[in-house]
Amino acid sequence: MIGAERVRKAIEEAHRAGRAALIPYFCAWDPDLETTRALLWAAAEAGASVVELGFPFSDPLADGPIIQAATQRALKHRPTLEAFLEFVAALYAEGYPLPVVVMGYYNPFFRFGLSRFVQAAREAGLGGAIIPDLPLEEARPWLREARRAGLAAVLLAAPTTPPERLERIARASSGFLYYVSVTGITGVRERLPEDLALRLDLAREISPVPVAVGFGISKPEHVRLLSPHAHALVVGSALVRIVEEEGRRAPKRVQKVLSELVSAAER
Ligand SMILES: O=P(O)(O)OC[C@@H](O)[C@@H](O)c1c[nH]c2ccccc12
Repeated sequence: MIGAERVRKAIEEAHRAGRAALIPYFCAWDPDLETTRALLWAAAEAGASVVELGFPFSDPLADGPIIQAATQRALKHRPTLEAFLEFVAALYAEGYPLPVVVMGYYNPFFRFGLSRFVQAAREAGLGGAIIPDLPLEEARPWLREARRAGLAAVLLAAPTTPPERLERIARASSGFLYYVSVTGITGVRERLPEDLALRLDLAREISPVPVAVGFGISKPEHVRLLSPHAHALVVGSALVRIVEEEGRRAPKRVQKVLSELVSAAER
């Protein structure tokens, strides 16, 4: 099965099992690649559906303090896209069960070459990519290459996105649509916007692909609240904070916390 389809199917499978899919985010190389590998396996054990894996970039403009700090730890290893794809290929060679989607800013992909990237990504078994600094108007070349290679091209929409634009974004997305819960940056939040559930209901009505919601989701309570309104929930900073606190020992606690979030996603 090709990448975009694997991603979509993994989310639909959770739906059939009566829950929203959980999509944990980790930053590759934080604090090192061996720990990243253990975190990914912990996520699979915990019942996650898809993994979002960050490719560290020096200017992470959409990221809050927790993921910025993770990026700094990761950049010490001088990551390259080649090494990232080798890591993904090795993961699948050892039987990793979940689709992995890379989250990365555009510059490294652009420099690597889009068509070279999709080719290599496909060979490595990567599911797709989220490129947050590519708005729809600038995403055409990426969308074309992703479609050609069968990779998921996940686009983002926000509460400020008008419905007709949301529709265009959703139609151009593959794998899923990433609905950002708040305008702002990634990070743990105490409360989510009041009208988020309503907005998600509308987005799901409009979107031909599954709708994932992310930004600020950090507790079982948030997950319980949003699960009936989204196909998938992305959790980043709340998990990356554990990596910050526990370093190489993080996978065990990440697995426990994520298992609790998966249970909270039962509808
Ligand atoms: O950290 P949060 O608030 O839980 O949000 C998910 C987020 O971390 C992950 O999806 C992500 C990390 N960096 C990004 C940049 C843009 C969009 C999304 C992301």
